[in-house]
Amino acid sequence: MSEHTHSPASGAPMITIDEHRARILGATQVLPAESVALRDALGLVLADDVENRWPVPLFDNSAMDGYAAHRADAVAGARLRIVADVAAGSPDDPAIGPGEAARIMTGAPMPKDADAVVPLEHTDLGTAIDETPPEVITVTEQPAPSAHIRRAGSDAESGSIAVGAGTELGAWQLSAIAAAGHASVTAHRRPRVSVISTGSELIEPGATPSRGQIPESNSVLLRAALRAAGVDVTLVSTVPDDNAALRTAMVDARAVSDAVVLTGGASVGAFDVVKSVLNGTASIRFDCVAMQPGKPQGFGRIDDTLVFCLPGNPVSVAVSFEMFVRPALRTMAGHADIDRPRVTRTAATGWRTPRGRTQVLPVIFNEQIVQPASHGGSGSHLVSSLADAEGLAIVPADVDQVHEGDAVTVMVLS
Ligand SMILES: Nc1nc2c(c(=O)[nH]1)N[C@H]1C(S)=C(S)[C@@H](COP(=O)(O)OP(=O)(O)OC[C@H]3O[C@@H](n4cnc5c(N)ncnc54)[C@H](O)[C@@H]3O)O[C@H]1N2
Ligand code: MOO
Repeated sequence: MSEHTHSPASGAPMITIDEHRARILGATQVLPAESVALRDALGLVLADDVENRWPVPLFDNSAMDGYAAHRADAVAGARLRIVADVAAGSPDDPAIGPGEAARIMTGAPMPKDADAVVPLEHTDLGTAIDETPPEVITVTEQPAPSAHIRRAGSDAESGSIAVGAGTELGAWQLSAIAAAGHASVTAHRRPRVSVISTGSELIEPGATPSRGQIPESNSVLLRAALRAAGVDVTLVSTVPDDNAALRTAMVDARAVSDAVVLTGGASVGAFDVVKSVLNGTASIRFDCVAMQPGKPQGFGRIDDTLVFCLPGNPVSVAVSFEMFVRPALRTMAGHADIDRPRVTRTAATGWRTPRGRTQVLPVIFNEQIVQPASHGGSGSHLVSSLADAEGLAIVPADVDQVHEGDAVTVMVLS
């Protein structure tokens, strides 16, 4: 941990990003596990191992449409009498004598008497196929031993782990679990999160602003970022700078949330309602974090609900979400890996950064180079620069100038 510095504006002591993050993660608990149907489980984290209830594949079956035969009989030029027709899903196990074969479809159970499959293509009739099987076929190419048989258990043994605890469930994992014989999983509950934007200047996006008014964009950003993080967004509201309105919004939000994310009113302004209403409530405390943007931060817990009070500036919200909110929500959801990947790139241009605060700057980058997403510097109001940003450059607090050619750490956002 670095030494504490002092906020130039307020003179209040500043805490580091790591200290604020440690305080948040220290108050964050993994949500309980529950049974969830596979169709609702995308993105959840498995709480228990899922076992294969049976071997996968379940039974020996054909990998090809063709004829199940005795390989020794099925030499090139041999004529085989077709004595049965086995479709996928058929329970039949027809007897197959010498010189005989059964027509068989892909996925159908292998008759016990047969030891190879002659694909349609390796017969005189080729792939021209009727509903009723032919009486006789002529083999044009002898199959290799056990050809085109998918053996029971060749993918996974009965009782083996299909998907392990701690795995995030994507489409591929869910399909493996279904094949393993399960309709549901035991997974950590999806966090439920509410958003409250504060500010008397805010109007609905799309409405025409009067003097002093601006479109409300923070809740738009947060709703989308929360959904992308796999959480349930339970309530989104915008309240004016009014203590009573904020108290009511908090009661409503807490009733349906594991976490509430507020924006605005976190600083030292005359109408900073979030700070004046929430500072000192339960464990909520406001700090100056040595980060630019995103200096004023409030955090605490009211009963079981985490409360994040982010500063109002739009870039501060975006950065604070990535640095503090998203890691906490991923912890709640049961992820072991809570952080975005980081890469190192070369600065294509120089830029200034505030000494004493870690700069977290929206950037564009490619395989080699990185540069600021905005031409206008690193101001926390530069909401338009977010549209181009692909990542966040993390520049240490003791640097006040990035020079062209410097190595820069980039948090990758996609
Ligand atoms: N005297 C001082 N003034 C300020 C300080 C300071 O230390 N001393 N810190 C500055 C910093 S840094 C930040 S960050 C801001 C944070 O202030 P608040 O959290 O109180 O945020 P607001 O004042 O409510 O809003 C800031 C800015 O963002 C716009 N905003 C707010 N909410 C939204 C929204 N939902 N959608 C779009 N834009 C929003 C708001 O209109 C303001 O322009 O304080 C500095 N001041
Ligand atoms: O800390 Mo504020 O978030 O720089 O603009």
